[in-house]
Amino acid sequence: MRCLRPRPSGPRQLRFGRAGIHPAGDLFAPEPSEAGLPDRGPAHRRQRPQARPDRQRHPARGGIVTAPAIEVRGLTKSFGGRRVVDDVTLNVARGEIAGFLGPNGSGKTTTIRLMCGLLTPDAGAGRVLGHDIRREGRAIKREVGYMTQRFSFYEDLTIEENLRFVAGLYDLRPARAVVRDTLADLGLTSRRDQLAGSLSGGWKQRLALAACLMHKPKLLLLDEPTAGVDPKARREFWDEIHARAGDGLTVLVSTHYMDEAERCHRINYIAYGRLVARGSVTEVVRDAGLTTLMMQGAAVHAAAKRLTGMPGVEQVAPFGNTLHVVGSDAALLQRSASAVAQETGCTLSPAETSLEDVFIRLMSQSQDNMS
Ligand SMILES: Nc1ncnc2c1ncn2[C@@H]1O[C@H](COP(=O)(O)OP(=O)(O)OP(=O)(O)O)[C@@H](O)[C@H]1O
Repeated sequence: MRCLRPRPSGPRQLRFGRAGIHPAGDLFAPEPSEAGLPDRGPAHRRQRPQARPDRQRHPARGGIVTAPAIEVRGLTKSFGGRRVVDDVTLNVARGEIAGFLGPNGSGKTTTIRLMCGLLTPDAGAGRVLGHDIRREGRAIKREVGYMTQRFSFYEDLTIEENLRFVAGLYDLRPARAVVRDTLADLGLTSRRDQLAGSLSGGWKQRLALAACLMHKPKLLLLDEPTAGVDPKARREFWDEIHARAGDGLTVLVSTHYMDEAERCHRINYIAYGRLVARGSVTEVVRDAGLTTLMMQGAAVHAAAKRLTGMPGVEQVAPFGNTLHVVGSDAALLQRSASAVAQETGCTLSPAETSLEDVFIRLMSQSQDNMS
């Protein structure tokens, strides 16, 4: 993780990292409605409904139910004429841990930024925590904790000083007590005087998590939070996320790690701007309709060479001393793999299709769509 220093120019103009505006630093910017649209007067303002935006009447039972944390449809965004988010529809239920996966540059960060009001979509609409993503970005930012991909804190301030700074951005009072409680909550108290720049990846990540939990958000948007973090710290991080989801927090987390995808309640896979798969891991694997065979023996290396490009063979991947051979036409795959197994003296057996096999398939299909 790398720290890019914000310009010390006050909360309104704070810019952090590659991504641009620090989520908290943009809290006080006017809503598009406040900035541009005509004010229809105090009478109109008085008529605004007072109902909780995250509650709505159940159409059948007439009772109050909680709306999804995220419900966006048709989100589209282009940069320089290139469509990087293309008609994305996403629903995330309250208390759900939703995984957001996809190759580099496929539009995950852009989608996250559209949903928390940091970017305006070219097309599409939706609500996050009951707030309109186009008109109520400020309300969304107040209720969302957004952990950006890169470490976005002052390296020459201590953990406590960084948290005091963030407490100030959110106007959390009494700041001293809020920071003290957050330090204790995230197990940071003993390190509170340590400079952020001297922390290991795991502790930096913990500081970042503390900063985005301090204002008690209802939704966490985590953009590759565990990149460069060791397995133990990753495990602890996920335990923490699950504990908080158990208390009702909703989490949308982008990741490239398959084991992390498997720790999500549901996953959403985006490729080149388009959402191409969603559901539980079991559903996504089942819906892909792939067959996987495992080849074992002294000659797997030769077998791999031979299998590449054969009819029905879509993927050949070595796993230690074995070979995973994957395809969508089970009969054709079996025929090719059996022939090579016989030729090379390897054994062939059925294997579970992994999420990685599925993602590689989805990625190659999407590339085909783009060309
Ligand atoms: N502000 C911007 N101006 C121009 N292009 C941008 C901007 N933000 C993102 N892009 C481009 O949009 C595409 C999608 O980027 P995005 O960061 O959303 O992808 P991602 O899926 O999060 O990638 P990664 O997994 O590498 O973080 C990339 O090609 C990126 O270069």
